[in-house]
Amino acid sequence: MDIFKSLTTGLGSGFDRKRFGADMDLFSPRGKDRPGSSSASAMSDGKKRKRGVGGSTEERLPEELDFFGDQKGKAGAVVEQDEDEGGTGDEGVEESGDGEGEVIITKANVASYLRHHKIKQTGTDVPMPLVGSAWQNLKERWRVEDYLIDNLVRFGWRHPTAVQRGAMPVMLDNRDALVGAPTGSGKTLTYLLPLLHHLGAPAKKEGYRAVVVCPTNELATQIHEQLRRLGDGRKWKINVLTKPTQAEKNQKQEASKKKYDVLITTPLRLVHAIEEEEVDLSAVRYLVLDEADRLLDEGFLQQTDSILAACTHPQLRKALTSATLPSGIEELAKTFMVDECRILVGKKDGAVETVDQELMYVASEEGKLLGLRSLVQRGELKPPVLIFVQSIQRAQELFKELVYDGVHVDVIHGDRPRSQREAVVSAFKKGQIWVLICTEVLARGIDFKGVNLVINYDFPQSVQSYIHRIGRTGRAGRKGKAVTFFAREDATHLKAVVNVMRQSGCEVPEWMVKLPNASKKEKKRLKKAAPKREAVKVAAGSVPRKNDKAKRKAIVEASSKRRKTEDEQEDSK
Ligand SMILES: Nc1ncnc2c1ncn2[C@@H]1O[C@H](COP(=O)(O)OP(=O)(O)OP(=O)(O)O)[C@@H](O)[C@H]1O
Repeated sequence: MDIFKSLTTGLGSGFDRKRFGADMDLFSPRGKDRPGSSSASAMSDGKKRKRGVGGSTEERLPEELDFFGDQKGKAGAVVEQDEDEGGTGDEGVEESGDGEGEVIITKANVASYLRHHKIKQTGTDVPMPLVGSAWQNLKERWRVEDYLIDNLVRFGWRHPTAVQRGAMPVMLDNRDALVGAPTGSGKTLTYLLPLLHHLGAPAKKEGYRAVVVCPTNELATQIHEQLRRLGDGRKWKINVLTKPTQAEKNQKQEASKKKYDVLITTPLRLVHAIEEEEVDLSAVRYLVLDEADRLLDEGFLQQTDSILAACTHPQLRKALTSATLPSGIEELAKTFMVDECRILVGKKDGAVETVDQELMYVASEEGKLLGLRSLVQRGELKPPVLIFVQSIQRAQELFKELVYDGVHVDVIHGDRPRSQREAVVSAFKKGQIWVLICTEVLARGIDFKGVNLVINYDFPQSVQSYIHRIGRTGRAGRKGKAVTFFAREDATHLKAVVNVMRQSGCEVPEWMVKLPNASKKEKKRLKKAAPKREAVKVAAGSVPRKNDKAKRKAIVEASSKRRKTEDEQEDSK
């Protein structure tokens, strides 16, 4: 892993305090507020920050983060039966706490149960949450078929997570649902199970009955994979409609005539299909908007509107999910949802608490590669690593820098053909790629369970982007680490990340806490256009450059060739 070697040699670690001293002042409302030593390394030294979950001595997850019940306290210890429940006992449900006695959850005491799982419910007559350590409630209350419950267990989804406890009943009761829960907390299964339950059996007629819309092809493929597992044993007809390859374009006519149960797709592709009369959504009874805030944001709003208009069934039910649901988006959602229940798990628009977050001052573009080196020196650059940058061009530039050093690195962005993107995702999942450079295309929804580290090489353009990007690690109750580089040009927006860090229990230096929040106008500007940055570059002397132009070119060409071959092999399958 040459890059790691080269990054640890040369200029030495950390930052030149003298050199960056003036830059530090940019971030301090008053220079004197900075810590006495006023060094960038004071901020970047992970050991100096107390983290609830990041330390190596912390073996147990806090209960509220124990999404998958592995360290679960017995239910009896959590929910106490309200003895004085004033005649509401007949509406109760039972929680059998792993054979440790039964606990009745009633309308009177459900509040403490919800509190324990950090679930907040809003709406009229919100259904009672799932109770019990396993999935027995699904059968008892909704007669969910055995094969679905067996598949849950078979594929390792043994206990419901908090969001599944709170939100599955809403959808199983056929209500519109607005669901906010942290990244990696199991929102996908939350809507997929009720969806298959309601569909009952594979279709006999043409036309889709359920549609899942999400922002990227990668996410659509991933949702499909989870649905395929959950529905194993039945011949569900699921179509994933993403940007077509040439071969698929030729098959288009045939495909549109098939019987399908579920369509999983991206907004642009679906609108194109609607316009081309390739699909008919009039029979759709269940519409899911996964990453709903993204789909209702400016970039996709028009398409999402067209999709909603095309789903004309009078009994259409909708489910909207995301880890971030800004108030404006919620307001918008309420305009087309009917008598919806809102289920929120954890803190609204908060980062998942299993991620140890760190801000690292890098001053300038050059400092970013030094930043990588300092992570190596601290032993924190452990693959698999995801590195986020703000544009395709910068992804390509950084790729060229790292591939040159022989790292198992690859790059994924919107300009690469679908088959290549799929091959990269699959190689990363298999551990064949150690460092994956990506744009926003991988920021949302993608479930790489084992990612150790997320690096925001370029500062994210919104707080939502920050939350989703760092949520690619620390998933499903695991621990993870996220490091965000910030340079001079990011000063105005630093506070937004600081706020998220504080909310999720990370300590940040006092001077950062005193920073002003960016104005609405500034936030809007950043969201619309990423700041101009110098080209990605290596600090002078950090890696050998002399006479290496030819070598670099050869390596880049070899890598492109390898990718092309993989692509061809993939296509010929
Ligand atoms: N009940 C469960 N038990 C164990 N694992 C689960 C359970 N539910 C979901 N998972 C796993 O947790 C991981 C994260 O789930 P999922 O991708 O649905 O998260 P998410 O909440 O949608 O995250 P994001 O906001 O990033 O999209 C997946 O690998 C999934 O298989």
